[in-house]
Amino acid sequence: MGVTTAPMRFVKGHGTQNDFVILPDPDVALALSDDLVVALCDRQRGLGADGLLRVARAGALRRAGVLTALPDGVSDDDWFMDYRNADGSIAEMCGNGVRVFAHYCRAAGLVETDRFVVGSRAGGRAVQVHSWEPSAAEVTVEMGPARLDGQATTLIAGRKLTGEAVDVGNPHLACVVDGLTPADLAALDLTQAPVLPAGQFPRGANVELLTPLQDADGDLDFTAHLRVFERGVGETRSCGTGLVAGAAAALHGVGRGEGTVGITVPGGAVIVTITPEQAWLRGPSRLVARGDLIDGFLGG
Ligand SMILES: N[C@@H](CCC[C@H](N)C(=O)O)C(=O)O
Repeated sequence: MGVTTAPMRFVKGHGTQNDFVILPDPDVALALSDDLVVALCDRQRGLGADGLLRVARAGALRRAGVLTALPDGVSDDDWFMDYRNADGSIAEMCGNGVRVFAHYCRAAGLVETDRFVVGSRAGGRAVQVHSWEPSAAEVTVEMGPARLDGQATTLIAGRKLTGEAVDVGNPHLACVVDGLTPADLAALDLTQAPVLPAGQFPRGANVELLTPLQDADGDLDFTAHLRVFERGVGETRSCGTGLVAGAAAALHGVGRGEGTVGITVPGGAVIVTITPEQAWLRGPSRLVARGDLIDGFLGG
């Protein structure tokens, strides 16, 4: 008699069109190889996504050796976002991913409160689920501090640009381009990977391009438009950590260490609040489908 295995369940979701395959694997039963991640994220031969979020207990990941130690602010019982880029590489943090992960935890009944901690390799991230239903949620993530690490230059979209290196748990180079209009930004060709200065980004970096800040009314201090080329993926329609890095760099550029910025990306809009100690990312999450992988998916 053949051995039967449980089907591999998945959910598909996105945060401002930065899309993810969500794999519920609470006890870490799954061997999550690079090949499996790449195949699942492939838009022709798989489900298609910018990244993959394994949903597992932090303690189970530690016992399985996926984590060598629990990151700061993470406990064994916390739900942990084991994040992979579409090329299979591991990233420390994913801001849109945390919003979608929190929405999934709430909608799947894994947590029963609207405020809880999501584990990430960059540390525990407190989330506030403002509203949710099975397909849609609004979530704020405490992203930790956005640390400015000095200036660097890149070659991107045929231009040599200088920006701020920003650490949001993962590395970024955020470039505010003088005089750039939203229409100019939309017209840039971001198909080629940016060239980064040798030695300054040993782990690589995500690169953001932004329009200069515009004054805003109401709850916002400023608005801006942003596009991003993500490490391990390519251009995506949004990047939560990149939005925080972009806001921090743009505020720094106008001599401010704090402020609230509404940022539009190709996939939607979010609100970023920066203080010297903490950054917050508020935006939507959508869960769009669930299903089972067909046995032998990888073998084909
Ligand atoms: N899309 C994410 C960032 C994902 C990780 C990034 N590509 C990296 O390698 O650092 C976000 O929403 O923050």
